[in-house]
Amino acid sequence: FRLAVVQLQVSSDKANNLSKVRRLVKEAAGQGGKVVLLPECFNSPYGTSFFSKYAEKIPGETTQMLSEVAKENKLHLVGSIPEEDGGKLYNTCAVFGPEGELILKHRKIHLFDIDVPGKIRFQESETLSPGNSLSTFDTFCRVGVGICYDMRFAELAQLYNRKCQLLVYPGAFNMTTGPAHWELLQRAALDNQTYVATASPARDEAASYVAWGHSTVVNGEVIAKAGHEESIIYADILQYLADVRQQIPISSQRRDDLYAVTAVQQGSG
Ligand SMILES: O=C(O)CCC(=O)C(=O)O
Repeated sequence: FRLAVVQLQVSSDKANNLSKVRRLVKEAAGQGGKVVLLPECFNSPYGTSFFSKYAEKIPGETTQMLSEVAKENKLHLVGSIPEEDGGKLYNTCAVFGPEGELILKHRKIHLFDIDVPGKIRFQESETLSPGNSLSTFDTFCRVGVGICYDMRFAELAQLYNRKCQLLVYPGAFNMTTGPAHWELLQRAALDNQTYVATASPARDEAASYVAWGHSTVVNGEVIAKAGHEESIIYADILQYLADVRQQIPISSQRRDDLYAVTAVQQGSG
């Protein structure tokens, strides 16, 4: 099946963000996209000062639009928004199916709290609460869902890998950690013999948080990669994994007697 990744130029104008999503998802569907990935916080500028203003209930305005667009174009649609629920805010990735149905919500498990002196300090936990479950869904293959910083936690990818062929991470790395780690972390999934797709917002040099861009799809090799401007990239998800997993059978060669990565709770999916 064809995966499309929309690297949206996100602005502070929510209505404009949503109407662009409608247009670009339609374009992706016209190119054969069956699963379409949108960036992290695609309806809002990325930053702790914006989350409460742009946050919505699910269902709400943005997810209603996602549901309609998934149904109109008969595809799976994945992307994160700031969510408000019970007085708390979450960074939540909603997944809609081709009938417009909400398949799952993944709330970012690992909040992005870092402090690199002189470069970047960011504390998502000042405003957001973390999710507490792992999330997978079934389409043409089984898909594991994480959001941005979740990608740094290899244990999550390893757990997903046992049952998934594709991992998706809406993300927004920055001008410090983007060049250092964005592609490397995705390619590290080579260890897991899994496709990995990331969707970033396009770069906006005037934004308070400047996204790195470079949405990417890898299967160990980079098979599709955007620049930093608004664009859609496509990747055909093929038989490759079954072949590689048979040729280099690391999943059956693990030394379970020596080490283990275990989920404490399975969560959804
Ligand atoms: O891990 C990083 O370097 C960036 C993470 C990030 O931007 C996020 O989690 O939103």
